[in-house]
Amino acid sequence: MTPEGQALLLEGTAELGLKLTAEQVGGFARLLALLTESSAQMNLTALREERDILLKHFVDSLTVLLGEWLDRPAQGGPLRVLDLGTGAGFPALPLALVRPDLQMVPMDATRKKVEFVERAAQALGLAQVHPLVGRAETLGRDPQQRESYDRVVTRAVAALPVLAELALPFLRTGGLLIAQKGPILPEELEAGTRAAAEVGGAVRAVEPFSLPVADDARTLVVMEKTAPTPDRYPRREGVPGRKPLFWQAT
Ligand SMILES: C[S@@+](CC[C@H](N)C(=O)[O-])C[C@H]1O[C@@H](n2cnc3c(N)ncnc32)[C@H](O)[C@@H]1O
Repeated sequence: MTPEGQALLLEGTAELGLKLTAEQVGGFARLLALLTESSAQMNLTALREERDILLKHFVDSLTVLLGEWLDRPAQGGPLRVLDLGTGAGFPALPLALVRPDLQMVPMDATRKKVEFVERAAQALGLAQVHPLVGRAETLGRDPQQRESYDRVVTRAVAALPVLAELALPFLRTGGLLIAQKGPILPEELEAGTRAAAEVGGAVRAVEPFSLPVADDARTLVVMEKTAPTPDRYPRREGVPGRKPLFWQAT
C-alpha cells in the first residue's frame, strides 16, 4: 500500500469512528496485495485502482458497522455472522480484520471466489473465518445452516425482496439481516417490507448515509427475524431472483 493509500484508509475508517492499529493496517495492506495479484489472474473484482479498492471495497465494507447492529451482545457467546454473496470477501474480510470476535462465514455460489477468500483468510491469520460454497436457496434449506445465524450481512447482491427470501431463512428468531445497498427506491422498500413479513421478518431500520471521502449515497437496511420461516421458502435455485416476492423487477 502506498503512503497516500494508507492515509486514505485511515481517513475513511476514522470517519466511521474506527481507529485502526498498525497490525490492522498491515492486514489491509496484505489483503490489497492479494486482491491485486489474484485479480491479474482471474476476474475477482471490477475495481483495480488502489484508491477504489481502499474506499469502495475496504471502507465501504466497514460501513456495515454503522448503527451498531453488529455490536457484541452483553450476554452470550460470539455472534455467528453469514456474509451472503461475499464475492472476493466483502464485507467479510475487512470486517474480520477489525472485529476478530465475530464468527464469520463468507458464502458465495462461485467456487473460485470462495477459494480466494479461504486463501486470503489463511494468509491474514483469520482463524475465525470459515468460508462456504453454495447457493443461498440450497444452503438455506440445510438444517445445519437454517435458522442458525445471529446476523446476515450482504453487500451488492440483490434487490430487497430477493434478499429477504434468501437471507431470513438463515437467521434464528431475533437475528438481524444488515443489507448494504445504494439508494433505495420506495417500490423496492415496499416490496422488501412485504417479502420480509412473508418469510418471517420485519424491517427495523432504513439508514441513508454517505460513503466516507467519496461521498457516494449508501443505505443500510436492517430486517429482524421475528418468526420461523415457512418451509416453502426459499424457493428453488434462481426463482427468488427471477420472480422476486411482491415485486416486478424492471
Ligand atoms: C455483485 S457481487 C458482490 C460481491 C461482494 N458482496 C461485494 O460487495 O463485492 C454478488 C455476488 O453474490 C453472489 N450470489 C448471487 N446470488 C447468490 C445466491 N443465490 N447464492 C449465493 N451467492 C450468490 C454472486 O456469485 C456474486 O459473487
